[in-house]
Amino acid sequence: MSNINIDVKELEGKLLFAIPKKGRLYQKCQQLLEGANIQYYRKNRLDIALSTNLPIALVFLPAADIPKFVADGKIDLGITGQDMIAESNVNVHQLVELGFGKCDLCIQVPVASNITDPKQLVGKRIVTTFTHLSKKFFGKLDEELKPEKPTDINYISGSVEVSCTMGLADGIVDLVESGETMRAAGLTRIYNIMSTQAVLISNPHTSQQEFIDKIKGRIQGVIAASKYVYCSYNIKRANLAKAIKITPGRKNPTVSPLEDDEWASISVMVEKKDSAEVMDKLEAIGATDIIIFNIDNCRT
Ligand SMILES: Nc1ncnc2c1ncn2[C@@H]1O[C@H](COP(=O)(O)OP(=O)(O)OP(=O)(O)O)[C@@H](O)[C@H]1O
Ligand SMILES: O=P(O)(O)OC[C@H]1O[C@H](OP(=O)(O)OP(=O)(O)O)[C@H](O)[C@@H]1O
Ligand SMILES: [Mg+2]
Repeated sequence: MSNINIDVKELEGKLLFAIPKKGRLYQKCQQLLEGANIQYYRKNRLDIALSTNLPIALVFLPAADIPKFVADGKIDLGITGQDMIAESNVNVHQLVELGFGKCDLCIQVPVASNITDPKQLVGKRIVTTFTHLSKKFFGKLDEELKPEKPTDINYISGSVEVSCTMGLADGIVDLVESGETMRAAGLTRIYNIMSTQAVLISNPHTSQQEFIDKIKGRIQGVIAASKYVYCSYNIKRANLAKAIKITPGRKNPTVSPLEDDEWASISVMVEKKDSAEVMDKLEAIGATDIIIFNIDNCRT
């Protein structure tokens, strides 16, 4: 039988990097690793994979467990949600906001309940996966309002939205993105405890800081490349100030001379979401040869 385990010796000196093993962060993380050229081979069912081109071992873990592993120093670097970090109540460095896994941790109640304020839930039953954050939130309200018995916070690991219909809860604390799950369960949100997105995190006392900075730089490059496009156009020097106002760039635009002294060529990064509007505005001030390029990768 072939040995599918990775020997602990193979991990010595390697940067241990935790990635969510499933769920909605998983696929985005795969794209990020690919963009950062962190190649690896993962054996079927094995939750540790050695990188084939860098001294990195990827460890596939539930997103909820990643903050603790990173804070303990068992793992140097990780990707998880800010909600998971807050819920774990541990000390990690948040290095880069990754722009995906965006949602809100909300208090939700049945639409038919007529509850509109979290204070109306004090002393009642809450079901959630986020027991630490819920206890923190309702603990403060309990202190203020001193109910007969404290607000009852109960844990379930998923499908939290069914709890009210099942008669297990008067309200829930769970994530809302589109609101589809919430509405389907006949719930409405009455309070946003926190907004969250996926982040790159590291152990504050890691011995691999230099290598972490390198990976951080690569990941920032991938994110910037997905957020920005490269714009190039020609403009009369008389309109240069107006043009720079429209396309100030991340730092400064590059202005190059053209054969015709009256004209200049500008190259600049523009946010992808603004690119059509920017092109309209440039055209309106007489810019010509406006070209937008996608960026494969970049460092700024
Ligand atoms: N609907 C959502 N939209 C955006 N981000 C989300 C959503 N649900 C969860 N997340 C983010 O992803 C993180 C992991 O949640 P996810 O549901 O993907 O994992 P999981 O609960 O472990 O997996 P699964 O739900 O498949 O069992 C959350 O902590 C949160 O930061
Ligand atoms: O507002 P929406 O776009 O509907 O997304 C919110 C839902 O997404 C997550 O559930 P997930 O699909 O991860 O299932 P789970 O509850 O079993 O974790 C979260 O727990 C909410 O239920
Ligand atoms: Mg989930």
